[in-house]
Amino acid sequence: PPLADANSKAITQALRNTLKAGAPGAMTRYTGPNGTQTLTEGVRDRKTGAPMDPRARFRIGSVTKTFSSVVLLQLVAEGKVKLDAPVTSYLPGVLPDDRITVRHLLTHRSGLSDYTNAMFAKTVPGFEAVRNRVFTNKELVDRSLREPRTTEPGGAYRYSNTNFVLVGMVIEKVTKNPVAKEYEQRVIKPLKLKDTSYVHPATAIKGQHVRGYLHPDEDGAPLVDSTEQTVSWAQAAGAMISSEADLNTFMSALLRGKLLPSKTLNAMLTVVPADASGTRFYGLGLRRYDLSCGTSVYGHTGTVQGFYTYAFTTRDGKRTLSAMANTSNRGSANTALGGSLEAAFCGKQPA
Ligand SMILES: C[C@@H](NC(=O)[C@@H](C)NC(=O)CCCC[C@H](NC(=O)C[NH3+])C(=O)[O-])C(=O)O
Repeated sequence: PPLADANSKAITQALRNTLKAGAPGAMTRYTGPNGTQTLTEGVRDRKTGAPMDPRARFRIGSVTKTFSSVVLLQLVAEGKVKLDAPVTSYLPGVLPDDRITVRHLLTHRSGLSDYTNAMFAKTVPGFEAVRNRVFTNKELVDRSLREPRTTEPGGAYRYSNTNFVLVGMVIEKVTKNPVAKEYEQRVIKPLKLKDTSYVHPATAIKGQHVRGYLHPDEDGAPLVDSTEQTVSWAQAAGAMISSEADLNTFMSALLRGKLLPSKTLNAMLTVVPADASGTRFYGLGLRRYDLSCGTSVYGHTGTVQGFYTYAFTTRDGKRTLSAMANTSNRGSANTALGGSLEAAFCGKQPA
């Protein structure tokens, strides 16, 4: 393939660091002015030894949140949802607090606790307990409501899957369609994302795909093949399946203004600090990372059992990178994979 203007040596180093940190495989797809470049390391299937394949599909975890945010923001642009209306005006009775608005959900400033912290306190037992379960959205929200709030509504950013479970509920209530249909009609079909689907609660990944391997909490314990699961514990917060090519198409189209009118896109890019680093921010269902070379990239990260994902693009949508590794519960591998952003967008060689 034509050499993109990415620094392939630096990206390869980031991928090798990811394998050293315990991922069976990892890969990137970079699209820039000089074309597209894919790089792979390791295997997509530990049993067969099949190599990591840039065309293979995988679970994208919270990158789903950006798809959900785009659908909801299209409804806002169509005048069907008001960002600053109380969530309870669309979902009466679901929350005991009328102060929580739709915007608070999209910016993780609702104060609603993240039920997954308790659900996955013990990584493998927690996963095994839910991998074949089907939850209603209400069951997930009620789990959160049994825990204390993390902040007043509109307070500081506090990441919580509960917020995007509620985003899915608002979408379904307002459109009277399942979220799968809204993703299909508003994003997947228009962008021809042939590898992207929302098949909850089916557990299989159709077509050629990467197998995911979950690290247990106990050091030295064997990896758990976590490929098949309903992801019903996440739904509009994390249950989507896609490919690196589709994620690049999606993030680039979003930032090029293909999915939202510019006023709504600008609202989506209005960020608050996501941590104390001064380089990581969160808008409406979208992260912004300010890289060391002065480039800001916009996108989302994803963590679902057995799969780490990064999908980011520049403000003009002209340089885009997807990176994934088929492991999780392994922070050092996630950090190493994240090094592919500095490598691709800044040409910075990871250590
Ligand atoms: C952080 C990430 N969020 C997501 O992608 C959402 C969908 N995933 C989670 O909240 C992690 C659930 C536990 C994963 C499990 N961890 C444990 O079980 C830890 N005890 C694992 O690592 O597979 C994001 O927004 O970037």
